[in-house]
Amino acid sequence: MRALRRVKAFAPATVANVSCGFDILGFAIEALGDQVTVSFNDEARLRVLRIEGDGGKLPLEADKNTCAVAIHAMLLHLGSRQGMDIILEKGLPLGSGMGSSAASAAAALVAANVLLGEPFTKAQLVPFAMEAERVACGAAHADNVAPAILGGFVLIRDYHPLDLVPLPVPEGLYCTLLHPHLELRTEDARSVLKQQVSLKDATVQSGNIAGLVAGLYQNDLALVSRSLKDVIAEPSRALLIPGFYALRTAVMQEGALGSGISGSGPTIFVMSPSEEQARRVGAVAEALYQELGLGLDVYYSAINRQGAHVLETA
Ligand SMILES: Nc1ncnc2c1ncn2[C@@H]1O[C@H](COP(=O)(O)OP(=O)(O)O)[C@@H](O)[C@H]1O
Ligand SMILES: N[C@@H](CCOP(=O)(O)O)C(=O)O
Repeated sequence: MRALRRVKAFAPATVANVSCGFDILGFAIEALGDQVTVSFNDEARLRVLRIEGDGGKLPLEADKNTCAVAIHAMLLHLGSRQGMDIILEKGLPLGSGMGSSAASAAAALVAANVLLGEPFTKAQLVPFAMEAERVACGAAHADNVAPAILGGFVLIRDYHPLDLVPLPVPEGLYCTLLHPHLELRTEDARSVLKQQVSLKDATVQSGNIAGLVAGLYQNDLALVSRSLKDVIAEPSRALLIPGFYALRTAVMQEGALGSGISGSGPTIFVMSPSEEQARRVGAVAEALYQELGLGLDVYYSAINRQGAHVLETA
């Protein structure tokens, strides 16, 4: 078989935390994502040749761009000095809370892995993508990169050693993503978090994460709905998102299952039992934001079950 010279891959946006699963739960969405093309070079180094769709904001330096940082971690593990060229087509808004840095790293890793003849399974790529998250936001959290690579819902049961648990996706579950027109850096949104949690809050949060996982397994959307609550990160972060609580009230009145901050925000995710319901929720949110005089982008999406995948090879 002829060796590959170039591989282009896609990785989806992700919703991390999913309310009660701070740093330990995330899911992938269908609506948008990043595309990365990787090819061999003879320079024995990684080069980010071009970035499209970022408005010139992202770094081309290989030690700063998450595509190159992730591939570097993978090559280091292999003990390889193979050079690669990278082209990033950014489909995700930056600092939105939809796993933008993770999507770049995930697509780059899947492309580079296929180019190298697939020395790694998809799950084995996750630690390399976590190194990219460390560079992007100062914390090697896996709740964006794991679902971006694997698709569906992924639980990070433990980080030491990394223990990933893919979870079932209930039928009909649909998501509305409400992206207010503002940029919130993950690093900043992490810095506002309290470093101590009370026993009472730890108990409430544990009940909800257990309930959410059980709800996914049992296809029980009422249980999913009761469990979409966050008493740890949301109270500090909600203050950074204009209209957060007003939006929650409005979408719950409209019949949503629940809502929360997507990752570190400012995007708000809303879960619904059908696409039709998700669209009604989006319309209500748009009207409310118009009343507040604020800009809002709305995305509708099923849960992405495939995760990062190859688009083209040459
Ligand atoms: N390919 C990339 N390389 C380097 N930084 C990136 C890349 N994509 C996004 N970023 C940046 O990483 C930082 C953290 O992003 P991220 O944690 O993904 O935030 P969010 O998910 O909220 O968009 C942001 O400042 C974003 O601009
Ligand atoms: N668990 C992280 C998730 C950050 O997600 P992002 O999409 O905002 O990068 C956190 O809550 O900080």
